[in-house]
Amino acid sequence: MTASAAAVASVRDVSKTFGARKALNGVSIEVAAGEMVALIGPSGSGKSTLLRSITGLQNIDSGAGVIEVFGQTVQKNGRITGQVRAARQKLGMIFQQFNLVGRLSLFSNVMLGALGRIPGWQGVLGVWPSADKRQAMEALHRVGVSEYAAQRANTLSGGQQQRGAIARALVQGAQAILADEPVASLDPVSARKVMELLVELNKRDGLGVIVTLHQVDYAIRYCDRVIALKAGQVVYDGPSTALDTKQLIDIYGPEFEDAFWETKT
Ligand SMILES: Nc1ncnc2c1ncn2[C@@H]1O[C@H](COP(=O)(O)OP(=O)(O)OP(=O)(O)O)[C@@H](O)[C@H]1O
Repeated sequence: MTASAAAVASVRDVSKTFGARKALNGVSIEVAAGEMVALIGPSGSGKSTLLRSITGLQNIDSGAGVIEVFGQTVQKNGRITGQVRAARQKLGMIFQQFNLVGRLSLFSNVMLGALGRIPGWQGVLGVWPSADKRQAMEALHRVGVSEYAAQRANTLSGGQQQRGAIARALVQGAQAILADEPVASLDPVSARKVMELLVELNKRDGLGVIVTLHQVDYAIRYCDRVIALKAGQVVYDGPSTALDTKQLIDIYGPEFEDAFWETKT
């Protein structure tokens, strides 16, 4: 599977205001197909708001701001467009809390990724085409949790659930993964496995990845490019290798310095 050549996301001059607070303030970023980008920044800096705006889950302020996903305009002048559905189909969303249906098996959860392309009644009745079932098992195998296919999602570990969520994105046919703090609820070993899986999907399958992370060392270790937000503005956009202590202090403030470098290997 090779992702399309159009940019995963093109965000131009985007602002988002909640009451008196500007969560995003004139943000412009472009993420090319096949890139793996970490989105970092202090709590409340606008990372989730930016991801939610890209997926059209939330409208941006009216004005000049435009968001395109794989060449389709998702938002313009504060309005979510009719192209959002098609654009969203190409994006696999991964969340901190996994977002699986707890009472359904892992397999059924992964099959939900196919819902967008099969007739509604088949999905409702759980009558899945055999090609989709095969694809779901392949995806579960690919992310390393096929042996848990029949198990209820809410009985699985966080790491297993998160890998299941990634398998669901693969079945959906996503060309890029937008992951909002995907490892924040995981132990370090599971977190590393999920990050390594995202890297593998990026490098081997050419999937674009935009991932918000609290751990700067993960951003540096796993992502080639880092975009940092602070108070709704882009304050760094460049190679992760060029991020130095001074820039991290600029982004997070001096009190964070030790914690961020403590775990770096
Ligand atoms: N629905 C909302 N209503 C009001 N304010 C909001 C809403 N969503 C976000 N905000 C505010 O916008 C700002 C940016 O929030 P956002 O969740 O995007 O930050 P973040 O960088 O993802 O933070 P964290 O790392 O803590 O998840 C914050 O000040 C937040 O309180």
